[in-house]
Amino acid sequence: MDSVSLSEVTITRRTHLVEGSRAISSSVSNTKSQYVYGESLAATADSGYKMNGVNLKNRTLFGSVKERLLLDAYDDEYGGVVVDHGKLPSNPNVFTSMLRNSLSDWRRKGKKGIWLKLPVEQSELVPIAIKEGFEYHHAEKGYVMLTYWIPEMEPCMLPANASHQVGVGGFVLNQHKEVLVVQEKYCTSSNTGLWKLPTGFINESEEIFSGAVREVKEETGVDTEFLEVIAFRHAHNVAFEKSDLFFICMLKPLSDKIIIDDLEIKAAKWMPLEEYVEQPMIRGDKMFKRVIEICEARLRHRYCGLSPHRLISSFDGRPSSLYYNVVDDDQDHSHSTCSANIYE
Ligand SMILES: NC(=O)C1=CN([C@@H]2O[C@H](COP(=O)(O)OP(=O)(O)OC[C@H]3O[C@@H](n4cnc5c(N)ncnc54)[C@H](O)[C@@H]3O)[C@@H](O)[C@H]2O)C=CC1
Repeated sequence: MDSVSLSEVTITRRTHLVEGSRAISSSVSNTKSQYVYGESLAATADSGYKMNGVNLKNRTLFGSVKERLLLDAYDDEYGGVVVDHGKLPSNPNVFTSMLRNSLSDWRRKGKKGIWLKLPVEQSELVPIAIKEGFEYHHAEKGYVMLTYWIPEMEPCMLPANASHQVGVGGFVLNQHKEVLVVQEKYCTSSNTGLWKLPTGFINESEEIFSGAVREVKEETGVDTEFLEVIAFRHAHNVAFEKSDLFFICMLKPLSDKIIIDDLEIKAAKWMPLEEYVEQPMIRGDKMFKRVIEICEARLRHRYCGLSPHRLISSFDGRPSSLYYNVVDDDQDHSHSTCSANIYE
């Protein structure tokens, strides 16, 4: 048997007193039984605590137990295991031993995908896990996520890292039929001098509609109200080999004073729509030209964009935004999003 049973844990707790701030009993009550026991004992051994007056560090008294210690972890709903990154041992040698024991334990139990998140403070554990066969899954500022697919005869079913970035662009037209445009500080030589719509990326956990309003405000200082997603573009291999979803949003201006963000933006202004469209880079570009045609069609009520509607689906219980346009089956156009005169 690779793991230590709960009864062994109980006996251990009764018969051994732990000196120091971390005691086995504090973890044993956890339902994660054997994993928790392994971690707790490893932490004890790792930090040189004494049991019954015997220093555990590098001692063979507990050597045989130590070899059987397992990483603290819990099962996921796909037959896999998520290692508890808050309870990793600090000693790389202990980690190596626990990782190996855990891998054989998971293999024996028929576990599939293993998720191992290693915080930046414990980055010395990364090469150890890689050596044991783990692969990079994704990284953030504070951690790297590694994975291991155990079944040799089954294809790896672990989902890949996020594949897309999400951008937004704001089409902001005022009552004088002037569009809010910017010149970027950093752009390709072919785009130098181009007056373009304000664009940017939405943040994590940010809505498309609020991201568009924020980006316009940040770049130009103009307050806006979100109206509709007019169109979106899907492109691939845009940055870091990721795909790009670019949502073009129609926004209503609530102020007109321009204050540029001079970190990103060289200049911004209200430009007559006809002048904007006449720019060679807009007229000659299939996407920019079509976007403006769609926006103009929207202004003439020949087209309808998508508006966000907040809802919670019982599928996952999460609040979310469903973008759609209102369809009026009773021919009463007064309730249709599409017929709304957005600049009145
Ligand atoms: N900029 C444009 O003319 C167009 C943009 N889009 C879309 O707009 C969305 C946002 O794209 P953009 O506004 O072009 O974003 P971007 O590539 O200009 O990045 C936004 C900002 O991030 C910073 N940044 C980006 N890479 C950097 C680096 N390597 N070093 C330092 N700072 C860096 C810069 O401050 C930059 O202004 C995307 O979805 C894109 O597809 C679509 C068509 C045209």
